[in-house]
Amino acid sequence: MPKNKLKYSIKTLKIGLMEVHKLQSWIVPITIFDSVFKSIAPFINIYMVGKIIDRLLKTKDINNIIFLIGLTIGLNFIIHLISNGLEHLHTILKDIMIQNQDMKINEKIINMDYEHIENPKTHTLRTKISEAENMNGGGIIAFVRYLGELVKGLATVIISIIIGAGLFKLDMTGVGYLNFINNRIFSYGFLVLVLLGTIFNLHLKTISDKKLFKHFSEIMSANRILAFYYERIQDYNAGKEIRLYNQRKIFNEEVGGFIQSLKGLFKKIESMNTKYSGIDAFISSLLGGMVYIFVGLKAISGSISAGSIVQYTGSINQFMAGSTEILTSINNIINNNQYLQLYIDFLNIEGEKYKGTIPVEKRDDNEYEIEFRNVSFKYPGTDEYVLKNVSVKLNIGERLAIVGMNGSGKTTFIKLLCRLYDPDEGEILLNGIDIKKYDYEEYMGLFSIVFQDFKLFSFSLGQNIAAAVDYDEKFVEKVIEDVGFIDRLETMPRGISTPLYKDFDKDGVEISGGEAQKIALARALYKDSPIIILDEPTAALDPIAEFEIYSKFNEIVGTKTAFYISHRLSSCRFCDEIAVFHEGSIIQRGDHEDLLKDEDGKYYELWYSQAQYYNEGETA
Ligand SMILES: Nc1ncnc2c1ncn2[C@@H]1O[C@H](COP(=O)(O)OP(=O)(O)OP(=O)(O)O)[C@@H](O)[C@H]1O
Repeated sequence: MPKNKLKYSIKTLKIGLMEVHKLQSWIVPITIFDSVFKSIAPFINIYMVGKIIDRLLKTKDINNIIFLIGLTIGLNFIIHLISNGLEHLHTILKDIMIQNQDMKINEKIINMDYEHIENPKTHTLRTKISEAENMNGGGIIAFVRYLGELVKGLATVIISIIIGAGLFKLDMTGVGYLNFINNRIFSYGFLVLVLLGTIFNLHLKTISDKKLFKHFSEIMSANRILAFYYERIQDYNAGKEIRLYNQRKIFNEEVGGFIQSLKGLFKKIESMNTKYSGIDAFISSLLGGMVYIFVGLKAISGSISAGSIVQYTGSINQFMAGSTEILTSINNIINNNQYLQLYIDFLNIEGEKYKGTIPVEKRDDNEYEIEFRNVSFKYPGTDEYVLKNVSVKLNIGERLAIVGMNGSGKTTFIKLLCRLYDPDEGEILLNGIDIKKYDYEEYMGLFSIVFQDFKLFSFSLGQNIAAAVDYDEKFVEKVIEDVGFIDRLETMPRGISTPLYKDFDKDGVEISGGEAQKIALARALYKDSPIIILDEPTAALDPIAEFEIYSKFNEIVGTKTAFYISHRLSSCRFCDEIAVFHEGSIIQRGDHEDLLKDEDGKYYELWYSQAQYYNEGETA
């Protein structure tokens, strides 16, 4: 939090209010109405019961008394009816607001530059927003709730002052020996005492709220870690590792440790609550008692009626309750600001990527030439260059194989080519023009990519391949055939309409890793873009499936320009050129035969270290 807390709080509140208004423009006015009506309800009884008692004592006019009772019931009924209606409306608006907020967050994620998606800071921010909402009741929804409580507290205090003010009128007409009760100094002294008592209690509440908030923040951190462990334990994908590596013990110890620390925190909160609520109860009872004595003496002195005892004691009690509510809600609003800030920070994540305007030339001949010119890159928030001065040119229709050891920068090279990241130095050119200058969507449309960590979704097979709800069934079937998935398709209950996975449909099919890879490959072929990029596209395929894909590779790739990353060097032989990456640089280039001639080269080393398992060294 910045130094100037007040300025910061007011600024956050303003942004919070504007954001609430954008999400649901009616929620604030309805919250205010709802809170005001809720605060009126208790005063009807306080006021009317006093009047009924007075009437009962003064007159025997039964009709008049019945009228007052009827009026009280009627007013209660109307207020409750309006209040219930407002509350119902408020709940509906709140639900709409929650949905709108979810939509807004999802839209933000979908439109965010990819580098933010991969950035751990973005994940932490998103997780914290969810945790604030789910575990700590904080965030934008809580902001509306606290706002309502503040309005209710304010309305309660104002009404109680209006109804209770008469108690401090100096009426000297009463019994002589009790005249001191109407003495100006005594009367105002009593008022000051009540106010001081209330302020003291509020002060205590602020201290306890602050301490509570600190403990809740600690609980929240511990809960985050616990939630992570629980998620892992319940994740069936992790089940194998937990059993095979006997990780039960480490989980139990870690989880046990956190549960123990949580128990300690809950104990602290409990004893703190007991202490502060004890003091609060003592002071409140003392003040309450004094109020009853003061009001009672006023009644005995004759300066107020017996019925007014209910009116005045009730309004003073409401005044104290209202003030507490004001202070609690202000504390909550201030504490909630940090959660509100998370949401604001998330929405403020900028799309920094420059998105050009030049249209990408549509070419039937697929004549797209790609060049990396002295490109260097490091991931945001890191100091190490992952790519160093990379220069490579890929002519139209050529196939470039990219090989190299783990972590040498191969996938990063592809991410830059697809503008998931922009280079820190150098430039990438498409047909001689910096790729940043092209219209982003059009440029992305040039690529069909299968990443190593591709994802399929719980849609139908056809929708997964077409990445669309409606698709060309014939073409889907063709690409399924191309990738060798046709036999498996025939076993699927609803053909290409069969859902993948069982998340939403019991007819959904589970697929193996290799089958998933074939589907991902089919998706890239369906997109039919002029440039195809395959990052380890056959890693999960059995040798026969892999052989089938390679034997068809020329047919599949056709005239497209292709980038091909693989650790299986034998599968790179069909490429026109092979680029060997090492520690972020291209250290060798050439075709397979040329590269093998350099016996001191990395390619030679990689090739022979792999080949010996196949042919005991008789390779090439
Ligand atoms: N999002 C990221 N943030 C920070 N560093 C990253 C990120 N992604 C990759 N790296 C680092 O960049 C380096 C190159 O990674 P890259 O994925 O490009 O290697 P690779 O050659 O494709 O490896 P592999 O053969 O294992 O797939 C690695 O050291 C990796 O740890």
